[in-house]
Amino acid sequence: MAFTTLPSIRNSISCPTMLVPDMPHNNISLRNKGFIYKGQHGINLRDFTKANVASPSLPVIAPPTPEERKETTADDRHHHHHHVAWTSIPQERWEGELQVQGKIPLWLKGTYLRNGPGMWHIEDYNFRHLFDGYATLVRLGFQNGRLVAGHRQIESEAYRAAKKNKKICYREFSEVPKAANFLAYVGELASLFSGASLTDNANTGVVKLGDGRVVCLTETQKGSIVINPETLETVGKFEYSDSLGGLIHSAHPIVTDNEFLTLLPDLVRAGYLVVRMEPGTNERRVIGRVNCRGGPAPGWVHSFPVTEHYVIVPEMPLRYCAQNLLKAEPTPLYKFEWHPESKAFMHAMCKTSGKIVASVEVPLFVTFHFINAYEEQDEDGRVTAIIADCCEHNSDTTILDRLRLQNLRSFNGEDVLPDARVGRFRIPLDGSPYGTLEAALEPNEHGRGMDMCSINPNYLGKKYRYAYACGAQRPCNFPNTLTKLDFELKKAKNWHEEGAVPSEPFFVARPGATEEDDGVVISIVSEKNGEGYALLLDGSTFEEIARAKFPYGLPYGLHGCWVPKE
Ligand SMILES: CC(=O)/C=C/C=C(C)/C=C/C1=C(C)CCCC1(C)C
Ligand SMILES: CC(/C=C/C=O)=C\C=C\C=O
Ligand SMILES: [Fe+2]
Repeated sequence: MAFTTLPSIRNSISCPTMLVPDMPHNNISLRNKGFIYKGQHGINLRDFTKANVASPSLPVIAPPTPEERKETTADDRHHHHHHVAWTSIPQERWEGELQVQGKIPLWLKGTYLRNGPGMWHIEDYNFRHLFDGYATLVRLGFQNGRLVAGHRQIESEAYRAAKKNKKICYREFSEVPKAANFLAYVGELASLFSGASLTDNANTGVVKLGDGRVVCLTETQKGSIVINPETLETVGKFEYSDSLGGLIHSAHPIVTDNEFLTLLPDLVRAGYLVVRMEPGTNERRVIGRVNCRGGPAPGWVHSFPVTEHYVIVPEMPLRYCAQNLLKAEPTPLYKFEWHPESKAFMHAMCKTSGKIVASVEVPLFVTFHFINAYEEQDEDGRVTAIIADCCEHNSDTTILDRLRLQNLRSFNGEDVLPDARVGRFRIPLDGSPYGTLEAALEPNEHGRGMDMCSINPNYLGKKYRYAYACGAQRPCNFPNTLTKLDFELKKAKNWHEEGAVPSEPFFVARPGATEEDDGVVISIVSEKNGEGYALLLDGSTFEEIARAKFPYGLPYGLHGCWVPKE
């Protein structure tokens, strides 16, 4: 075994309330070097960037016992057959060294972090939807060809309140606290409108800001939480110091060493604010505003793309719905509504002036994730159009319902994953009113499944050739392959293991590389037999170069980031 256990810590783990004491409610806002976050830990940026890296040979937390693994949820006690990908994490945290099969490149030095909803129950109550789960962070620390791994729950207010009260206390993606719980907890009805009832469960992504802070995110602005990438400890809330207001934002900001760009949907006057935050600050400044051209509310902007000079604002006919937000029971499309009559649009805004340079009607579309975008040039170097690629669900909203846990957990061999493709928009910049949307490659290349994408970050906003994503080996009910997309050859190369559910393939470029695909692809695989492993593929050949088994199977996770070791 590559890991051992420390019995004293193992004992405290079986009682999560002992491991994680309740935070006081009157958190003090800390201001350090212009950074603002709340928390009782008192860790400042300087402390946590210097935090000790766990010794590669010293695991600190024991893996779950077979009993804990079995008794994860109330539902598990009745059916023991859930795929581990859709089974709650059995304990609050773990850390240890993994034994590596194959060879981890010596240049790979740093930490891969993956966030996702890993706990889908409170006491005997099981959540409804994949996106409802409380956030679980996973860490893979690479150094000298060795791998120290771990996971830890994010200590959001929503998670702590649920544990303390043994009930859901905030509004999650599809779960709503029972009125009595909620009113007892938050106190007043007005909180429904002020956003106080919304979750801060930061379960979607994790980003490293240009100043080194690592922030976990979800769709609610209050669900922006600073964590320590070494210990996975929750440092505190990331407080936006501006007065832009609003309750929600894109779950996928564009983050580089120089900036943080995001979209703030305006549900009152249907539109979006395009905002920018400088590293070292907590203040977002408005670049410009896009008014919606269709529909009663802005389209859902889970993500959006940028080119070198433009921010692209998608206006999808799957729109937020304020009434659904307040409903106690989930509607077929949760907090959204499908408005085909409202049409679909793509807007392009100049990053520096905030001017809208194109606003075109496009075919109807459904997407969670944009892959990348770039400016198309003619022979004279003039920019003629913007190309924007996304994982497009054939304009069909069924995928949202397919991600209900009951559907994910009840795979019976039937091929029920709706078709998806790489949707490529062309947004002309010559003033013409229409843009186009077509498949960038034949969808059968990747089994007509397509989501959870990444690119070489050095190609962000630039003409690019490769993307990595999850495709499908059918029959399946969820994307189950890792696929390398080559947009030049219009080919895909697929990795698949029977019954395995791999998470988003995340590309890390080799320092000094000159080829776009020179690097590794990291994924974490949940296996059919309840086990799981970290997987490394070569970014160029897409062949396996290393894998390392976890002492327990991990639940599925969503998005990751890379924190290089200087
Ligand atoms: C995990 C993922 O991809 C998406 C998660 C989406 C969430 C958590 C959405 C949450 C929302 C609320 C809690 C209330 C406001 C509406 C909405 C943004 C859908
Ligand atoms: C898991 C997922 C979206 C996650 C959002 O962050 C989409 C899966 C789509 C399947 O095809
Ligand atoms: Fe996402």
